[in-house]
Amino acid sequence: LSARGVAVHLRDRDPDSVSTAASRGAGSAEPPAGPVDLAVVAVPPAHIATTVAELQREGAARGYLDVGSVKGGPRRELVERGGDLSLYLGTHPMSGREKSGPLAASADLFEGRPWVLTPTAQTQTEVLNLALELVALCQAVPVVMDADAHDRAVALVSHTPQLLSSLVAARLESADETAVRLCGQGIRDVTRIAASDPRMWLDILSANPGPVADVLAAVADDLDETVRALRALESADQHKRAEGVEGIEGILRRGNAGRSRVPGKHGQAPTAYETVVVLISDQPGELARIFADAGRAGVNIEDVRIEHATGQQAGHVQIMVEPQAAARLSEALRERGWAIRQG
Ligand SMILES: NC(=O)c1ccc[n+]([C@@H]2O[C@H](COP(=O)([O-])OP(=O)(O)OC[C@H]3O[C@@H](n4cnc5c(N)ncnc54)[C@H](O)[C@@H]3O)[C@@H](O)[C@H]2O)c1
Ligand SMILES: O=C(O)C(=O)C[C@]1(C(=O)O)C=C[C@@H](O)C=C1
Repeated sequence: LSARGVAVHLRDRDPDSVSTAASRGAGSAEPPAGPVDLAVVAVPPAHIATTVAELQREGAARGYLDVGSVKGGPRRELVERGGDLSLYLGTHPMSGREKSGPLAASADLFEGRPWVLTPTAQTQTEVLNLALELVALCQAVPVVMDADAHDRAVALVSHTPQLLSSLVAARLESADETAVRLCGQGIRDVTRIAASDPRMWLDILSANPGPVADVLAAVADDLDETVRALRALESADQHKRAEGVEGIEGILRRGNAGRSRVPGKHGQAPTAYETVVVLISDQPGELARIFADAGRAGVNIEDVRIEHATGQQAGHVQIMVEPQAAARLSEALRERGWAIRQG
């Protein structure tokens, strides 16, 4: 917002967070001279209602919104606390990081991502319009939803995945080092969000326990079936083994079908990009050189991943591009001395 010319005033119960955010250019650590247009509340879900109610009592803004990961509970709590629902809008940007705090913040976090808005019949149009302006300034995509429907949806697409990532990572806690050192990209992909702050997630899950338990119970049924199918694969009985194959194949195919529904960049249907893999050494400026060389070849990079080789000062950069650009990119990079690996 600051980069787009909006006057932003920062406030937090932790003064260090305010000064760090201010020093990174997020806004001013000074309080505003009078009421602001919009108060954006970004505190843990358990503190949303009290914070909004307190700001409303101060008359701090013309409109109030929060960005919490759960929407139903905080709104009900705000009603209990006598908050003014006409000036409040519950929202949730569907983008985040596994790291918290101002040092982990990035200005382009919300670009192209869904940003849920949960207006009610009471919400003033002016407040909704202020929120839509905020979403547009962050280049996110507004999605209007009912608060409880939102909570059921995020139980499926965000909260249960967080728990499953933690559960997979938890198996490594006391695993033998000989196993852990074999970790490849698969487990890195599955466990990235297991590095999230447990306090924040405890707060989120405490505010949405029922819907998450419902999804997790369905996953537990699938897990039971998968274990049964794997045991059947161990059987000497041919008929049982065939049942096991069917069970495992079923779950893998259902996984393919589900994964194919995950929207791609900017919320479109997933695009099948082709991957060009380039070997890089762990030296400053290597990535910038690859990007510059791709730019010179007139190739638009759609997505990038870096796979670090365990224990080596090298890694593979996976550059995802439109299929028709892959051969051109490989050739151009090879000409400029890069080692291209099989994708
Ligand atoms: N991190 C994500 O991926 C993500 C994504 C979307 C939404 N959210 C939601 O955004 C909100 C903030 O999460 P975050 O990741 O920015 O966490 P964060 O820890 O980086 O920031 C939370 C801030 O709230 C402050 N705070 C806590 N209690 C307070 C209180 N009572 N009054 C004033 N300030 C208080 C803390 O000092 C901290 O600076 C949460 O509701 C979370 O559910 C997080
Ligand atoms: O990608 C991450 O690291 C996130 O934390 C993102 C994520 C998500 O599940 O997509 C997590 C919680 C937030 O409420 C919104 C976004």
